[in-house]
Amino acid sequence: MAIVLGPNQFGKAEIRLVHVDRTSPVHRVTDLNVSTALRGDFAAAHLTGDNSHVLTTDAQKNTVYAFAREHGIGEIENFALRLARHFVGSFPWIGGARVEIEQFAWERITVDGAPHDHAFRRAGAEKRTTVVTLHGDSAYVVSGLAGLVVLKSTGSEFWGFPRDHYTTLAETTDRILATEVTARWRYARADLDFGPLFTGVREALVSTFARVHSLALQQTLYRMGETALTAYPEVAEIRMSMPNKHHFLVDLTPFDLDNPDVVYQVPDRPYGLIEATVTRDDAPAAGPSWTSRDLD
Ligand SMILES: O=c1[nH]c(=O)c2[nH]c(=O)[nH]c2[nH]1
Repeated sequence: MAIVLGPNQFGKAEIRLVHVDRTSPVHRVTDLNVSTALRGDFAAAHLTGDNSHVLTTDAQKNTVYAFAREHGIGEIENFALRLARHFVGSFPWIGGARVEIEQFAWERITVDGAPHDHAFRRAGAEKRTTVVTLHGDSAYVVSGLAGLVVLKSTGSEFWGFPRDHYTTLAETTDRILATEVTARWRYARADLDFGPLFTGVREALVSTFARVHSLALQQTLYRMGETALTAYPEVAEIRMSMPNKHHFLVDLTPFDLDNPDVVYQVPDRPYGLIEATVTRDDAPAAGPSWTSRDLD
């Protein structure tokens, strides 16, 4: 029996970075959370404490800030690709890098009907995300969004499910459908125009949620993914996680009031959790695209 070192990586997690573009009096704010991780030959550090291959997590953090100053940010996918390529090019024993970025949206405050030059408000809880994985010369880009909360006040049914001993749920032909979308989509290539693609995929997801008359959240999820893949051949695969944010009618009969689908209670837990991957059958191989921060 021997004990051996398994897959490993190390980096700086959650580097918070705000970049202000002051090249015009109309400032632009970019607000990021960046996590880096390096892969390669780091056995000695783990096995004997020999740090001669360790590009410190402190240096990785410094690189992120310095690159933001030297080259600006641009689209988060391109910023992540620049960083990953730098790390992999810096020492021969660094064979791969994973750079994950979350971007928080800020919108201009409107003053006297006009957008302000340098005053902003956070635009909700929604985040744009990317994970760039470099494996030698091969680059893999997975982009997405999280915290996109959507609701339909009608146009959703749920019936036709089997009834076992424990099934109590009533069938319904009209219910509220609400969810918080986490979507991550894998691009087929790394040399794309990522800004318009993000906007387009997001719009495909949101408009399909609105358009589809839902028979199940599962059906809505699939149709959202299918629409995005149909519209954007650059997207190879999309993975979605959508909690069913249940809305329950309140029983108002103790107060001699009816409740014709007007007043709901919204417990935040438990929630149904609907998750699926929608993919092309001819998608290029995913490689290490989905390897997480936890090395799964
Ligand atoms: O759209 C739904 N899918 C389910 O699988 C499910 N299960 C449940 O109790 N309600 C719902 N709604």
